Amino acid sequence: MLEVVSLSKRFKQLEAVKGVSLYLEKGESVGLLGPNGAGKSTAISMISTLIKPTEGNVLFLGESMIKHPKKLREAIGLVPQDLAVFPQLTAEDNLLFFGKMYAIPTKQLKQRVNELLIEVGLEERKKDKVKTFSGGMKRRLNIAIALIHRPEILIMDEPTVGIDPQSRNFILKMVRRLQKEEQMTVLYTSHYMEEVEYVCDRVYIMDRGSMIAAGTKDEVKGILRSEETIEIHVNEMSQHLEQTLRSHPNISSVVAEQPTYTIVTNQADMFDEVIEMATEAKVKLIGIQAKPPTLEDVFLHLTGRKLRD
Ligand SMILES: Nc1ncnc2c1ncn2[C@@H]1O[C@H](COP(=O)(O)OP(=O)(O)OP(=O)(O)O)[C@@H](O)[C@H]1O
Repeated sequence: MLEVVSLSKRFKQLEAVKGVSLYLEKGESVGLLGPNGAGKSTAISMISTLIKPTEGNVLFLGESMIKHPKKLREAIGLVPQDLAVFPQLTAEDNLLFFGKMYAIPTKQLKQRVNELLIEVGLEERKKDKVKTFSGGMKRRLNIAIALIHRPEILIMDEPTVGIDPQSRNFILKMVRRLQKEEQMTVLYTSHYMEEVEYVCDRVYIMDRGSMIAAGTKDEVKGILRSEETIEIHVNEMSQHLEQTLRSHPNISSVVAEQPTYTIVTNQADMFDEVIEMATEAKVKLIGIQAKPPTLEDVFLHLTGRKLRD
């Protein structure tokens, strides 16, 4: 349905996006993951036709969208990171305003607005001015606005950043429902691995402008098939222990975050050796546990850094 081919964007000296390719099939939910500054927003701004790529192309239903972006613009509902709502207007009037911009006939528009207010859980607050809303409510209204013209593709730029846990859960469930029950095609960007694990079937991982992994969740986690992540909880962090862990030939990465060291190893039965290393470094172990790989671990493995560093 949508194919992104080698998109690049340069801002003066900075190459924010470097030859990124991805595709979306109709009705699938795809995650675009990466830490702050990875280039996710820049990539989706190009895909949404808001900014022009320095190089590359976006094909929608096989047609190039660089020169003729109108068709794609109409097919996309974008939920930007920064809220785009009028605080002085009510929730209902915001939706009516944006609906009129798409020239939706009045009767149809009123019906659509009511449907969407229910969908995003704001029906009871529809007559209230948006300036009285919480951050989560504003974000939900923003999602309703993105859906007003019945887009085929919903693109969401970190839609849960800075909102309350209830709104976050509400949004995650809503996105899943839209995709499962209404076959909405979703591109969901986030730096929260657990959100993408919940919402998406397939994932792309970006870092420093480049795509570093892609596939179904299981395929991406399969990068770590022969690896294991072990968490070592200690009563006090120790430079000595960290150095010993880092210099171990079978440990590929070490992240130290009070009070835990997270290591990735390809060696089975590492526990005994870790206990020895801790004893030698005079560190008291509080606990040690192996865990199945998460997308976060894949990122750690590929970059040597945690996603939220
Ligand atoms: N208009 C711009 N002019 C100059 N540099 C920019 C511009 N937009 C983005 N950048 C830079 O491009 C890089 C990628 O930014 P981008 O916002 O795409 O990352 P991101 O993965 O979406 O991160 P975040 O989660 O913080 O939004 C950053 O270094 C950013 O400072």
